Amino acid sequence: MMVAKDGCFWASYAVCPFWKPSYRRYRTLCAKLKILTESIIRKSRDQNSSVHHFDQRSYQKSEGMMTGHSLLGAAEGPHSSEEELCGNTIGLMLHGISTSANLIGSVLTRLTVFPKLQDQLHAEIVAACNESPELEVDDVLRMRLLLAAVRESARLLPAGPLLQRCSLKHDLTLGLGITVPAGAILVVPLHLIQMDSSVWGNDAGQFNPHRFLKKDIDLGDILAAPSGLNGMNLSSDCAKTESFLPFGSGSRACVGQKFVILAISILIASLLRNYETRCASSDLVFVGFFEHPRAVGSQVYADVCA
Ligand code: HEM
Repeated sequence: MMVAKDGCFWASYAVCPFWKPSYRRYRTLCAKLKILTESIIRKSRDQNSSVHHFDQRSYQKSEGMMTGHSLLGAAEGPHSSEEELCGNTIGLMLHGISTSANLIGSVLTRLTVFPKLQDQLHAEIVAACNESPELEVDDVLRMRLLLAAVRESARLLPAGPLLQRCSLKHDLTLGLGITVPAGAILVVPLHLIQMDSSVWGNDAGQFNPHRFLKKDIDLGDILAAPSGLNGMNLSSDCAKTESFLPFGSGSRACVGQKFVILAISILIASLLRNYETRCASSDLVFVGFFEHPRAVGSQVYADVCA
């Protein structure tokens, strides 16, 4: 089973039509991004090959670089052409940025629409941080409601509407006896599955993070979930595990899922610690950050409208 080669929708929706002037700007930016990425890959390759041969110590120092360690492996692998590496690096960046931005926007919008939840989260964050100035990963893993709110946002508004699979060589026979011929692209409509009331209940369309707290879900397990699972320990409720797919499932599931849930939770916790989100206008168009009245007794509009 492989992901269909032509199944990459990630960037395609946002591209403006070729007859619009902005298309030319898009092409110029693509070319610049490609040149930049190629130069990062080249530098990383040069650095790694010299270090590989001469200086193991400085190689260890360079391990922290985003590209260094992983590119070294990739550059020696079967798909090591510069074009291949460049495409994968750009694809990863664009995918990671656009999906994360969507999820952050979705969480912030919901917090604005549900101020009571925002208050509960603020209380949870303050309690978990225990007056320490820095937010630690362990603190965030204790914030069960926050982690649940991030997941619930991902359930209601998955970053990609569809998952796709294609069995290239063999016909596939599904449980219901349906046969999918080899080469056919099987499309999984995420939004429908994640809003299925037969699984999620009559309030499937409502934002209710508490649904993730009802069962005995070990939210802390997100960092330790075995690969191939969707990162949730919903084993007590199999139907829900199979119907929660914002990061896909199986061997091609999103490799960034644990990182991104944690990173977004840390971001939201840091923001809510000092700010609250409110509508900057009555028509729900802008979400603004306001210095937290509970923390400082004043409301100063911070100029970061989304
Ligand atoms: C909220 C943010 C994100 C969402 C919702 C998301 C969602 C997804 C989904 C739905 C897939 C397809 C999974 C499948 O077909 O079963 C995927 C694949 C992938 N994601 Fe993400 N992703 C996010 C962030 C990231 C980040 C930050 C990274 C990198 C650091 C990343 C790296 C990848 C990679 C490499 C794949 C392809 C995996 C493969 O084909 O084996 N993602 N992601």
